[in-house]
Amino acid sequence: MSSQTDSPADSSAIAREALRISHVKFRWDPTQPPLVYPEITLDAGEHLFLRGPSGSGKSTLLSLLGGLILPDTGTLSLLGTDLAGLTSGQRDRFRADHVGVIFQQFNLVPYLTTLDNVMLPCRLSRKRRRRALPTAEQEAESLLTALGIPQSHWHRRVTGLSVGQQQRVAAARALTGGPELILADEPTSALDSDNRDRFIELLLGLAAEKHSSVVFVSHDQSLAERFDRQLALQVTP
Ligand SMILES: Nc1ncnc2c1ncn2[C@@H]1O[C@H](COP(=O)(O)OP(=O)(O)OP(=O)(O)O)[C@@H](O)[C@H]1O
Repeated sequence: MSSQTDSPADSSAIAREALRISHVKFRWDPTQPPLVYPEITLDAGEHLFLRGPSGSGKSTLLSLLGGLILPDTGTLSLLGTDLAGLTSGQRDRFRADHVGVIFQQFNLVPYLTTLDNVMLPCRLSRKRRRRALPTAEQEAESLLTALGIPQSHWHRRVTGLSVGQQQRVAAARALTGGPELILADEPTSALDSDNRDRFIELLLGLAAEKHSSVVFVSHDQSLAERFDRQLALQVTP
């Protein structure tokens, strides 16, 4: 992360459209056919369930939406900002300011405490720090409480937590500072059905409180009805 200057989307803080994808194609390997994506739009605060067979490009789409990679053709805008128009440093800043991520492996920082992991986005982004209420630390504590992480774990290294607890810490980290968009890639794959249902309910409830849009990738079709919309990707022939 480079500087603490505000990202180019500041003027669109009241953007009603969370994301728009149009004619996007992306190729990891020039000898293979490209992944071809349908037109996708998501309104601010909408929750989208994304499914599709293995290899249909779901994780790649989340990398595109996070600005980690750029489309070969087509346009992809978040909060009204075309990511291809930003430098790589600006894209990093944009992601830190506006996007929360929950991955299958959680990507928590192993040598930090639970609380420090949750506060990390607010340390990296002034914008998210400002939106964390009343303070970054107090918001992190309320999120951990809401997600059922016992206070006795807050000041211990996050690696001492169970898999289900680490997953909820990753969700708290994604939600802190109210990012406009939350990207979740198969975050429930390690959970039994009771914990999975509880986790989804908490995640979507807290995202709704913060008016965050959600793109949630899962193979588990039974979860789809909890979302405003669902979209199935196809494997490119
Ligand atoms: N980092 C990468 N380098 C090269 N090819 C990749 C990379 N990531 C994905 N691919 C290829 O892109 C295609 C789409 O992969 P992707 O992981 O996006 O699909 P997916 O729908 O998320 O699959 P799954 O459900 O199995 O996780 C696959 O053919 C995959 O091999």
